[in-house]
Amino acid sequence: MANEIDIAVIPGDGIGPEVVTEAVKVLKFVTNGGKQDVKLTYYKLGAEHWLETGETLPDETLASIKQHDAILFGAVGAAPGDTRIPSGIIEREMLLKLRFSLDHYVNLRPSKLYPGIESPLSNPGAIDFIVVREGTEGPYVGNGGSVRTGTSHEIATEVSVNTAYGVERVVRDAFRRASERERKHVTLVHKHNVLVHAGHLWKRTVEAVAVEFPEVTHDYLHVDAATIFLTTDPSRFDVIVTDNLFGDILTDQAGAITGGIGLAASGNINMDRTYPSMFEPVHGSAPDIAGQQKADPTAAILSVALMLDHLGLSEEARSVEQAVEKEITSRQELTDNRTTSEIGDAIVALLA
Ligand SMILES: NC(=O)c1ccc[n+]([C@@H]2O[C@H](COP(=O)([O-])OP(=O)(O)OC[C@H]3O[C@@H](n4cnc5c(N)ncnc54)[C@H](O)[C@@H]3O)[C@@H](O)[C@H]2O)c1
Ligand SMILES: CC(C)[C@H](C(=O)O)[C@@H](O)C(=O)O
Ligand SMILES: [Mg+2]
Repeated sequence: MANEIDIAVIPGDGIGPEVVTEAVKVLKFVTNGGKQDVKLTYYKLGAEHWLETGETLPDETLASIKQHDAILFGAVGAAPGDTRIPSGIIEREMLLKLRFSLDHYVNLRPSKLYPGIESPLSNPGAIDFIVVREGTEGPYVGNGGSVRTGTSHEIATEVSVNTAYGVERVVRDAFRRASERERKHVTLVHKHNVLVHAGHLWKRTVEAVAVEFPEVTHDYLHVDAATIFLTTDPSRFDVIVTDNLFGDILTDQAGAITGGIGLAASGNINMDRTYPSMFEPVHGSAPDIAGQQKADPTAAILSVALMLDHLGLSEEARSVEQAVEKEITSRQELTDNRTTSEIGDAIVALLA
């Protein structure tokens, strides 16, 4: 690793810029005075940028983003009711274009209930699992359309694409991560009782890859039952591997049971390192609280820890995690009245 880390920063829309400001504060603090210098290059992208310029993600911008070591991303997207912006244009043509073009096939979403954080569950137990969500396939690929039959009935399709190559690489990643964890257990979540084609491919792949990891146990849950157990018995989970859409839904639920979406971090990871990986909170642009300094920046700050780990700066990553853990352990209640920047400052103070 060179002495300088070169980061592309995409703050985005709504609370994105607010939480990214705090994440950058932490990133600068934890690396400053240490071995690393940090170079930050900001890219203005997202719904507001589209309204100003009509641009989603031009190819030259994508080419430029590819040159960095990693990407720190806030959130993009408009309020669901905002009619000025066609629904999905920013999500598909900007965010998913980035994830797909940079081959972010491992969407890593850790979920942990920190001491002192109140879960909405009455008996949450010890929650500490990771979701390894497939990031480049499934119903997200845009394979679909809308046509009308001769009698004018509209037909809309959204085909889920699952390649043996794509499923195998993410399943192997989940097993490798499980083999490095204490409980060494993988749960495949799918719906193979109905989605028999994709579901059986996922199930067969898990059986095949499991042979390479005899120390890792595994089981299976249909996604509907998985939502039950995430509510009634979340401590049973260690590593969940699942497809792109199920992973999206389960990780918002995972955020909610561990104290709120404002704490949930993620990494869109290209494990082959052919392109930069991207680190972002699980949450969106939260138009309902944007511009009010009400957003919790913790998810963005924990995403910095995932980024530092990916860049080989594990000591710095642990420092950020420990500071966050200390800070959130001391919270009296999650909905405290501190501003976004006060929470960022409190975490920085614990790094000092
Ligand atoms: N990765 C991304 O950029 C991303 C992710 C999810 C949604 N989106 C987009 O964001 C927009 C809004 O989506 P949504 O409302 O469905 O989901 P959202 O995650 O933005 O908000 C859901 C709820 O969680 C709250 N919330 C989110 N982040 C928070 C934080 N850090 N602190 C405190 N509360 C927080 C919001 O106030 C809201 O009540 C949409 O345009 C959507 O497409 C983008
Ligand atoms: C905005 C959307 C494309 C995105 C997803 O579905 O992956 C978001 O919900 C997320 O969880 O990062
Ligand atoms: Mg989501």
